Amino acid sequence: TDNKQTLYQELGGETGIENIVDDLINEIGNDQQIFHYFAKADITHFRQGLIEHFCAISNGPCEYTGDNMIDIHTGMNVKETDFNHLVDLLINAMDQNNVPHSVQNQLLAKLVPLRKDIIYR
Ligand code: HEM
Repeated sequence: TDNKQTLYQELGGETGIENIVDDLINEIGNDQQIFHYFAKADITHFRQGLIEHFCAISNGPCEYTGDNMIDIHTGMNVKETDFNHLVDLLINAMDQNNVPHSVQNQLLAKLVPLRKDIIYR
C-alpha cells in the first residue's frame, strides 16, 4: 500500500472535475474550430456524461454509464486535428483550475488511447 492520492483526488474530486468540464464547455462554446460539432448536442447530457467519464477514468468513485466512445462519436467524422484541438481546450480548462502539469499529463495519458475510437467515425 502507499499513501498516494488517486488521480481523481488530484483533479480536485467531484467539484474539481465539474469545474474543469464547465470551463471546457465554455471554451468549446467560444471556439470557432470545433463548436460546429456541438451545435445540436444536448449540452446538459454531454456535461453529465463527460463528468462521469472523467471521474471513472481517473479512478474516482464513479462508473461510466454512457455509451462507448465509438458509438457516441459515430457519424461525427471528427478530424484528428479537431481531436487535438479539443485536448488543447481541455488543457486550457485545467490551467484555469490550477491543475499541476504533472496531474494534467496523467489525465491526458488516459485520453490518448481513446483517440482511435473517436476520430474519423
Ligand atoms: C478527449 C476525448 C473525448 C472524450 C473522452 C469524449 C467523451 C464524450 C462523452 C463521455 C460524451 C457524452 C456521451 C454520453 O454520455 O452519452 C461525449 C459526447 C460528445 N462528444 Fe465527445 N469525447 C472526446 C472527444 C470529442 C471530440 C474531439 C469531439 C469533436 C470535436 C467530440 C464531440 C462530442 C459531441 C458533439 C458529443 C455530444 C453528442 C450528443 O449528445 O449529441 N468529442 N463525448
